[in-house]
Amino acid sequence: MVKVAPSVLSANFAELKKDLDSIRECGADWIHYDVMDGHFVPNISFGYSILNDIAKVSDLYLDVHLMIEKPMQYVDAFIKSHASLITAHIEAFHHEQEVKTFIQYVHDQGVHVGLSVKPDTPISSIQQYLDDLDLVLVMSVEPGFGGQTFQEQALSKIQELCQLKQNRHYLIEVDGGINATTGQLCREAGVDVLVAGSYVFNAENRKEAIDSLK
Ligand SMILES: O=C(CO)[C@H](O)[C@H](O)COP(=O)(O)O
Ligand SMILES: [Co+2]
Repeated sequence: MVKVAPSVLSANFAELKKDLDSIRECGADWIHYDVMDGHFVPNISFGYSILNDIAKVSDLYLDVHLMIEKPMQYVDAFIKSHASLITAHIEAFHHEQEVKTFIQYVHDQGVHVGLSVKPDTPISSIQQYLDDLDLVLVMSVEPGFGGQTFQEQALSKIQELCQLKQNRHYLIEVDGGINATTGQLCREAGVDVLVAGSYVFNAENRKEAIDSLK
């Protein structure tokens, strides 16, 4: 069965604990934590200190999605703040060695590591790293905002990642515009983890929304 990772980008931060408890009771598997720096994407969200607070009150797996220009500069802070998985964008790195250092560093701290691709970035850009990844995050919207429309080219990337998987262990995650309809398309394509922000947090019945994704 797929895992569902509600994105707290769409939570009510004035009532964050209540929202975290609610999604856990409604069947969420992971918490997806979107970090935006106003440079890599044209939006600012939150940093590592709120992650640290979340880790104190939730035992769910903390899936950190870094949409920032300098992942290596902040990776330690997110590790210390109890990230379970740290995913950075391949577009944020300038050299192959930077990517390798990032992957090795995160693994050496005992934390899972992922790479993400924007809608227009091909899977070939990360192919050489697949052996070492715990997760590949396929963006199905331009990163930066919740509530956008799913872009269908994500489906062929999910299928491509399934074909490339062979003996590799990475999970395939998709993020952006996920609802019951697009979630089903992604499941049929072979996805392992569905991120859903607005669909889950804005639902009248969050349990029904999460169930409809599984
Ligand atoms: O990374 C993201 C945006 O950059 C979010 O995880 C994503 O947009 C989730 O929101 P929604 O499900 O509302 O599209
Ligand atoms: Co995200």
